[in-house]
This record gives sequence, C-alpha cells and structure tokens, in this order.
Amino acid sequence: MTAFFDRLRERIERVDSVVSVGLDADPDRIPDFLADRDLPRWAFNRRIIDATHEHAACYKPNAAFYEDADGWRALRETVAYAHGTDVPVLLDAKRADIGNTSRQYAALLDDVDAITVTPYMGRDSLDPFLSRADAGVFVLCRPSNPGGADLQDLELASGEPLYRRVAALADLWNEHGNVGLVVGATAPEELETLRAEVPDIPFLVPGVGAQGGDAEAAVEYGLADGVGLVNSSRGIIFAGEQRSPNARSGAGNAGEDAAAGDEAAYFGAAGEAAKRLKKRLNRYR
Ligand SMILES: O=C(O)c1cc(=O)[nH]c(=O)n1[C@@H]1O[C@H](COP(=O)(O)O)[C@@H](O)[C@H]1O
Repeated sequence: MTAFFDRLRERIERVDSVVSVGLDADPDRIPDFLADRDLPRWAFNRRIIDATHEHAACYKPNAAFYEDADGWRALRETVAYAHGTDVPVLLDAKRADIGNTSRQYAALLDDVDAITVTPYMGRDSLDPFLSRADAGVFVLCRPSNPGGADLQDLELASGEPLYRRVAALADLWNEHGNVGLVVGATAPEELETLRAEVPDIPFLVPGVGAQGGDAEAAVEYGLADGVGLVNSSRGIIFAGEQRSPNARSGAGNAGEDAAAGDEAAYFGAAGEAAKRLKKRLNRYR
C-alpha cells in the first residue's frame, strides 16, 4: 500500500479538490425523515457520501459524534461506505496517552487511513501512531477555536510560541513522512508562520464555513507541494437545513408527502455546498 499522503495526492488530483468533508453527524440535527432508521447517523452519512464524494478529497468523521454503541456501528458502516467510493477516511479522534494506552488507540488505524492526535504527552505517546508508516498522523498544532491561543501562543523561554515548537517537534517525528499538522483557518498569520517553519508537512485546516475562517490562507499555506486538506463539516452536511427547514429534527413536521422531496432537496444542498467549497478553494490553488 502506498503511504497516506501519496494516496491523498492521487485523490486530490483525481477529483481536483482539497475539500475534507467533516462527517460530524450530530444526532440532534439528523433530519426527521431519517429518525426511524436503524442507525440514523449511518443513514445520514450514506446520503451525504452519495451527494458529496465526487468533490471530496477525504472524509473526516469526528469520533465525538459516534462514541456510543450505535455510534460505533454507524461509524463502521460509514467508513466502509466511504472506502467503497474510493475516498480516504481521516478519523478525527484527537488521541494519545501513555504507551500501552496509545497502542490501543492506534488500533483505530486498522480501519481508517489517518487520525488526529494531540502532542501534549510527547513523543512516546505518539509512537504507536507514528510507526504506522502507511497511515497519516495529524498532530494538533494551532486549534481554530477562540481559546486556541490560550496555550499555543504562550511564549517559551526561547521566545518562540508553543505552536511553533509543536511544529518543529512534529518535523522531527516525521521519520516515515506520514505526519501532518492541524492548523485552524481562523489563525491565518499562524498558518503563514507555520508553512515557513515546516515547508514539507501537509496541513489539515479546519475552521472554514461555520467558524468563518480564512479560505484563501487555508489553501495558500495549508498545502505542501499541492497536498493538504481544508475541512468543512456543518457548512456542508447541514446545508440542507436552509433548503428544507422542516426536515430538521424538532423543527416541525413536513408530513409524509413532503418527505421524499425534502430528502432530495436536503442532500442536494450538501452536494452543492461541497462543490461550491471545492471551487472556492481551487481559486487559490
Ligand atoms: O482536529 C480538527 O479537525 C479540528 C481542530 C481544530 O482546531 N478545530 C476544529 O474545528 N477541528 C474539527 O473540525 C471540525 C470543524 O467543524 P465545522 O466548524 O462544523 O466545519 C470539527 O470536527 C472540529 O472538531
């Protein structure tokens, strides 16, 4: 098997897209017309994948939305289906722990192509992931949330901010060429700084769409030799809520006759949102 970033490059070139579609299947936002399915999150994701795969460089399910018995089943089905459409899957799990625990976490990579990890327990906590040379390991570096600066902007004694040290360490840890960094689109200056710091490491850039991040900076600095990912989750998968507002759980009952039309409109909107983001990002590639 080729290494993750080679596979990702192939996928990016094939669909001419760096869009990561975030499968954050919030149970409270699954449309009413799927509520009686055996696994509503899986029913939802299957339709999202059908609607978006031709624009997707990867799918990024966030594990937080699946960490219950039905959720794990829904995730397993989702991953297999995504692979059936030839799209790599990056599990946003943000794991890492002491060695024997991390070895268990790293088993998540048996089913997916890449994973997100946190760097704060240091090199040995990441070794079980890093040693999977075929898998992508995305190290959280400069988060997109408002508190992302609380720790990451702290200045070390050397004067450099912590996020730059994380990037430098990730570069050292990149012995198999399988390391990426997670850097938020809401931090365009940090994106620029980090691209200069680690020119060869691809970034996963979340925070465009619902979080209002900078799409141009995400592309300009996120890609290393053309490879990298810009993620949108809610902005794509729940785009249908604008189109068919009655479909949303708890927002009203559209009635059975409207359900089929609602479904087509709902997922059509997700496909269009993915395509729109692809085109917007491609302007800067
Ligand atoms: O690791 C991530 O993917 C991540 C890091 C980060 O700094 N900010 C961030 O938003 N994410 C994830 O990216 C996704 C963003 O979702 P939307 O804001 O709905 O596009 C969520 O799954 C977040 O957990």
